[in-house]
Amino acid sequence: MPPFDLPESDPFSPHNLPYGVFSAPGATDRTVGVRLGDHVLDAGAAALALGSPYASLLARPCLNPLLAAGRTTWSDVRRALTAWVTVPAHQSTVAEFLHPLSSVTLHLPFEVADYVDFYSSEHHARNVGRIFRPDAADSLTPNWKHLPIGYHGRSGTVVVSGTDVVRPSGQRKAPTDPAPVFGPSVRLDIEAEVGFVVGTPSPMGSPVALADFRDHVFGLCLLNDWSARDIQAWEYVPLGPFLGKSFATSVSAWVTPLDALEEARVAPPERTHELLPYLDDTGADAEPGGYDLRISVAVNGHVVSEPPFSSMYWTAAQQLAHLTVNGASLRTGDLYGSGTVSGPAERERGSLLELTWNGRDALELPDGKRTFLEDGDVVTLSAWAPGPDGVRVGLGEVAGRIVGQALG
Ligand SMILES: O=C(O)/C=C/C(=O)CC(=O)CC(=O)O
Ligand SMILES: [Ca+2]
Ligand SMILES: [Mg+2]
Repeated sequence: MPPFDLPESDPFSPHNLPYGVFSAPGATDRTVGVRLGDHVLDAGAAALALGSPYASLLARPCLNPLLAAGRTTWSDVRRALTAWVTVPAHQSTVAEFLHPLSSVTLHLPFEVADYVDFYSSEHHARNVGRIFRPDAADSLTPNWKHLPIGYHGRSGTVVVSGTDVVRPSGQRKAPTDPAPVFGPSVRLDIEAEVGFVVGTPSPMGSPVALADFRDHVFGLCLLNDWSARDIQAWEYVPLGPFLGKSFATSVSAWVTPLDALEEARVAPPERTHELLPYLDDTGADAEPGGYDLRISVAVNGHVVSEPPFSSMYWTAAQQLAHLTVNGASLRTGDLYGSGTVSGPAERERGSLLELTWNGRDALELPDGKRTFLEDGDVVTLSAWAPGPDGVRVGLGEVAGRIVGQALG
């Protein structure tokens, strides 16, 4: 039965309608899908059957044409989709284009252009500072409250949820080791993050103002920035993360449009430092730049942490303004990570580095103790946001299994 009579409480009700890319059972071609309950609507086929002008954006093998179409079209398409799945006259037409989620193959939903990762949780930054730089006077670097720190990542290794992650090899050297050694990482970790997906490009030389964030960013996904802490700790000085984070970054198969997250908008934490004008979001007419997203981190099915995204110090709008303030252009498909989401409480930390304090305090899981990840471990991030009238907007999940390196 097509899922048109979903209970209001379903996290994938018509209030949500996230976008992905899938192949139907037995097919190899890819096309845009929209999630409804535990079904996927072949949005392109539905558009064609209904004679919709949006077929040219939806009967496509990736989301990029829709992303490039701009904010007015994003809203128009969403309104059309809402009608297709809620108005009985349309429901009867689109019913045949619904597939059970369990029967389809989900793909990377968009072609990733550039990938940037930020560092915008004060709790995370302070924890990592204490662990990596215990002798520093302050756990935050002097710039931290003045700009959203970030680094450029590797877009070619962004993979969709469900893709296995091969344990990386590299150099490591503990402070007490006489010389570096090479081998598989022994401190393989996760970072629970939210990824923001750029739709509308911007030309070189034109910074994107805080107020224009929603004209450029289409939506968000869940993101796991896999991190080899031993490789990272040895290589990062003075230029920042490199091979310790570039081997794989996993994203959820569903991109939730910002339009589905209106009720989740919240004010960010109070600003403790005066901000330069291009980052200043404290004005009386400033829109709330935070999002109330409740993330859950599970290792082999056991929840180890529940990081609250509302605690992030820098907002996605500030990150975009900073990313472009030097005149750098945006391309459709650019992806930027929020940075690891860690809240103030111990069980709100978004990395094993913090949860185990660099391996000192093992987590007790039903299947044994865990400091860093072992081969075979499956890490799943999931999340939801408050929607209208108390309903939940599901953000899906991003999962990945660690596999050892093939011998020989
Ligand atoms: O403080 C450091 O040297 C390193 C920090 C990180 O590993 C965090 C990072 O990748 C950015 C983030 O996810 O917050
Ligand atoms: Ca990260
Ligand atoms: Mg990465």
